[in-house]
Amino acid sequence: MDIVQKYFDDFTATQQDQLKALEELYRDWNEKINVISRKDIESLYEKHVLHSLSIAAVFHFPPGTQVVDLGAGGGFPGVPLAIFFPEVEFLLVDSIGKKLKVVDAVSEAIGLKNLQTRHCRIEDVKDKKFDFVVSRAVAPLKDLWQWSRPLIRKDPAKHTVRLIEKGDHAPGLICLKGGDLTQEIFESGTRPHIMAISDLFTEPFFEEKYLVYVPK
Ligand SMILES: C[S@@+](CC[C@H](N)C(=O)[O-])C[C@H]1O[C@@H](n2cnc3c(N)ncnc32)[C@H](O)[C@@H]1O
Repeated sequence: MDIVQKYFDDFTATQQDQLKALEELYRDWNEKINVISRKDIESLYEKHVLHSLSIAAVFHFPPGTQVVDLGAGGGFPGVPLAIFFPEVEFLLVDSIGKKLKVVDAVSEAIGLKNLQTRHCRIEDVKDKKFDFVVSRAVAPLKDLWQWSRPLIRKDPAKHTVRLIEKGDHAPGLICLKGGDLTQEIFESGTRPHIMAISDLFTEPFFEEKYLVYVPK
């Protein structure tokens, strides 16, 4: 938890309690349904929570923004982001229902009101549009972009426009990726903005980890 507060120091008491509760909740749930590798549970706050929050270090989501987490698994990056942005709506989608059971249990235990889950493939989400798609460790950029594109609003929703400040980002796909992305980006046919997470956080884990942002 200290590692999160090293970089983000203005959490409310509620947010601090929610973040603190994650360790025990994920430790318990992970025994029943494996959503995090057993060795990673020891570094939950670095490898999962802080990694997820790298999105919050760069992107400001105004209240009312709608975000879908594509392939959320056990809730990353969606759960830490839903804690960080209590006035933003999150839908966490995954094709494996039991992983979302963990998300629902964690979300309920910490009292998140701004998070919903949906058990389906992302290609089957047809009834909603979003300002942002977020995703970690799901598929090559080509697929992520093909799936995300029809889900992203062309322009920010009317209710968020008036809240968007100068310098905020246009709707798009934000994914967390690692390693050499040259080939993957080439094959995706997109021209993303790439941000090195090691410029934000100094821990060795974040070397060669990137935020990849494809505006619509
Ligand atoms: C390696 S896990 C990553 C989970 C989580 N994002 C994380 O970083 O901890 C990839 C997840 O993506 C889900 N997934 C893959 N393709 C999907 C699709 N087309 N629609 C919905 N979920 C998908 C899988 O079911 C799996 O839970």
